[in-house]
Amino acid sequence: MRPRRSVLYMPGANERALEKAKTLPADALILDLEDAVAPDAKEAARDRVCAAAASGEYGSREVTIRVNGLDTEWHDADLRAAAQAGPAAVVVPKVNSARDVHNIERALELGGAPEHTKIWAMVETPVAMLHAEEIAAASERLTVLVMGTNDLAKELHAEFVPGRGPLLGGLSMCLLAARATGKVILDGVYNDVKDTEGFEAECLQGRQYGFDGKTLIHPSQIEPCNRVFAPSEEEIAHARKVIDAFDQARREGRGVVTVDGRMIENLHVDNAKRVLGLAEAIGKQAG
Ligand SMILES: CC(C)(COP(=O)(O)OP(=O)(O)OC[C@H]1O[C@@H](n2cnc3c(N)ncnc32)[C@H](O)[C@@H]1OP(=O)(O)O)[C@@H](O)C(=O)NCCC(=O)NCCSC(=O)C[C@H](O)C(=O)O
Ligand SMILES: [Mg+2]
Repeated sequence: MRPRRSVLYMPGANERALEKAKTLPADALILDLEDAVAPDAKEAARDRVCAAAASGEYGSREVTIRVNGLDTEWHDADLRAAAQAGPAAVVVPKVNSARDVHNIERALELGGAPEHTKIWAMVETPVAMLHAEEIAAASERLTVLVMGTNDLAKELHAEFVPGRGPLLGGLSMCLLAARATGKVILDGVYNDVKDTEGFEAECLQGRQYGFDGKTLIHPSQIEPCNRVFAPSEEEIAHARKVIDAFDQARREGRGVVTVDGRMIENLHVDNAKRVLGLAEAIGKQAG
């Protein structure tokens, strides 16, 4: 189990941000060649980002590269360069179908990408919401779905409102697809970097829905995000209690028990083990 609580985007053309990321406590980084890079800076950013991804200077942080979209003039060259750099993953925006995934997979293979370079597919259009399951299931190389909530809101003509009501249908469809196919899923970004209260509320909502983590745009968002998406001390203690109580019940020949007044069956034990597994992985990563 690999923690992916906080996944920070940074503009590929921004040397300072690429340098700063080496010290930030994000679980993963997305070195961006798409929206955060102006057209005339795309090629220089590609070289810089690929060199950074290949440098091995980011410690335990998972380093990924977001290439430009499939229908852009930069996509093919981005994928070829990323395949050679061998990041943890290539993040591909606006993936709309299983065929898109197969094309990305083929291009990575032709480009000589190492096996450890996975595909993270961004789902951020109405058609992607409707095809979420076929996208998620299209390839074993595809390991993560990433919500693109800015593009989704734009395409839906939706407004950003507290609680994200207009987006929840799409978020839920992608969550169903990710869980049905055993993939990781990351929530979209929160644009107002000064609104810490709104940001934490959205992290919590994402966690309650079942997201594994959240994509971020600013270093100040990392710490609260890591906290919200990690099991708390109380959750860890409760998980241990559930496992112990159930073990005891089994020894006594029972398949159900109560802990703090609530029914516990083996499915709750599975969940408790997942919580402890995540806590342990976070502990190991912190060193
Ligand atoms: C949002 C920003 C433009 C704000 O920039 P700025 O005002 O310069 O920030 P600060 O002055 O507060 O920065 C303080 C220091 O932190 C470094 N920094 C800032 N952001 C990052 C970052 N993302 N990664 C690493 N380091 C960062 C600054 O360099 C300062 O460092 P120092 O000088 O040493 O103190 C900016 O934060 C930004 O550009 N963020 C990322 C934007 C981005 O990547 N956008 C594209 C991805 S989001 C997206 O596309 C979503 C999706 O597709 C969708 O559809 O939803
Ligand atoms: Mg987008």
